[in-house]
Amino acid sequence: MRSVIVADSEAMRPDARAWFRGRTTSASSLAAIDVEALLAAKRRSGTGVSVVLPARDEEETVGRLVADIAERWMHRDRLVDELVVVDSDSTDATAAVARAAGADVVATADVLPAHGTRPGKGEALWKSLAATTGDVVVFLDSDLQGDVGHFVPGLLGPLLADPQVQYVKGCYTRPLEIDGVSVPSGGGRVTELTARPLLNALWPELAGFVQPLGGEYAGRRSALERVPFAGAYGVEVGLLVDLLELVGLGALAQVDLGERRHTSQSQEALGAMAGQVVATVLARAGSSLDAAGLLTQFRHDGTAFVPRSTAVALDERPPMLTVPEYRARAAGLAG
Ligand SMILES: O=c1ccn([C@@H]2O[C@H](COP(=O)(O)OP(=O)(O)O)[C@@H](O)[C@H]2O)c(=O)[nH]1
Ligand SMILES: O=C(O)[C@@H](COP(=O)(O)O)O[C@H]1O[C@H](CO)[C@@H](O)[C@H](O)[C@H]1O
Repeated sequence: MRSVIVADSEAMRPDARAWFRGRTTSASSLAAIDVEALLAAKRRSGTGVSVVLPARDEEETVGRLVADIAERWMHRDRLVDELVVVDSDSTDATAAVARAAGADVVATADVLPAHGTRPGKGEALWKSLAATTGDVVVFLDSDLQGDVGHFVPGLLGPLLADPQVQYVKGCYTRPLEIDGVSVPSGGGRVTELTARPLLNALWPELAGFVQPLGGEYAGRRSALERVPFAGAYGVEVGLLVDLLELVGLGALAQVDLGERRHTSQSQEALGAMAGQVVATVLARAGSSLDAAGLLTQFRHDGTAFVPRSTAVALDERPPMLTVPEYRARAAGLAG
């Protein structure tokens, strides 16, 4: 079927178009950010800010990110109160590198040990709520490359400026580097080939999100603790759909952070990621399909195709506020 390009004036449903125009701001460099105003808003509101980096085998990149955030936003300007790297079953020196660079480091398995531990990014992010105290939590991937010093203030801007805003996603252009060759676009493969078509079909009010799967976002703890966290790579799409339902489109926002480069995975790995995104979406769309299954992919060994299956079962954690140890800790912190 030939695709028909719809003129900009008619693009998106009216609610998505209004949201895109009203809730998209820009912070594509430090020069575009009024840091003093952010610091004043933080002081005025008494907002505590935690930054969380989920990290699995990121020893090459996590140290620079942590050192930059610590120096700029904890020591020079006190925009961040807490910087935590969640070591997600790393097999390299991620934890040591992050600690030496100035982060508090917790192992996923050591947080809420009575609830066990599961593999995946979603688990690391869910447990980060029990390992941090900020009123606002900022999430950044640990494999970011290039100058991302403006990401933290950029994500905080909408939250510190408007109490109605509950959750902010970064958006950016996404160059893609494969085997050392970088092209200016093409990143966000699961977003473009899986998440965006599904979200547009099932939740068209979310069509204005440029990077629905992006790994850089910030939210108020009071919202984040009330939604489940899908396991593994379903976490971003699950949070977006669940927060839409909890707080409504008007409480969501996005900020243009310019360009985002990161360590890219193989197509096969992203196929498994897409399987986890699909399983999460189907579950939230109320599908009775058996989405909780296996994804079988194929390699060719020179003679024949060899099947290889990975679990894409929907494995999620409940809203953190339902966890007794978390509530007791929050009560203790509230004094
Ligand atoms: O089991 C996992 C898988 C990933 N990650 C982290 O989640 C972020 C995004 O993961 P990845 O880079 O693998 O995804 P991509 O950005 O390639 O889509 C990175 O900081 C990873 O270290 C994690 O903490 N636990
Ligand atoms: O946006 C995407 O399509 C994927 C893959 O990006 P690339 O094709 O490797 O640039 O990356 C994101 O998706 C993951 C699942 O939601 C997130 O966990 C990652 O942080 C994010 O980079």
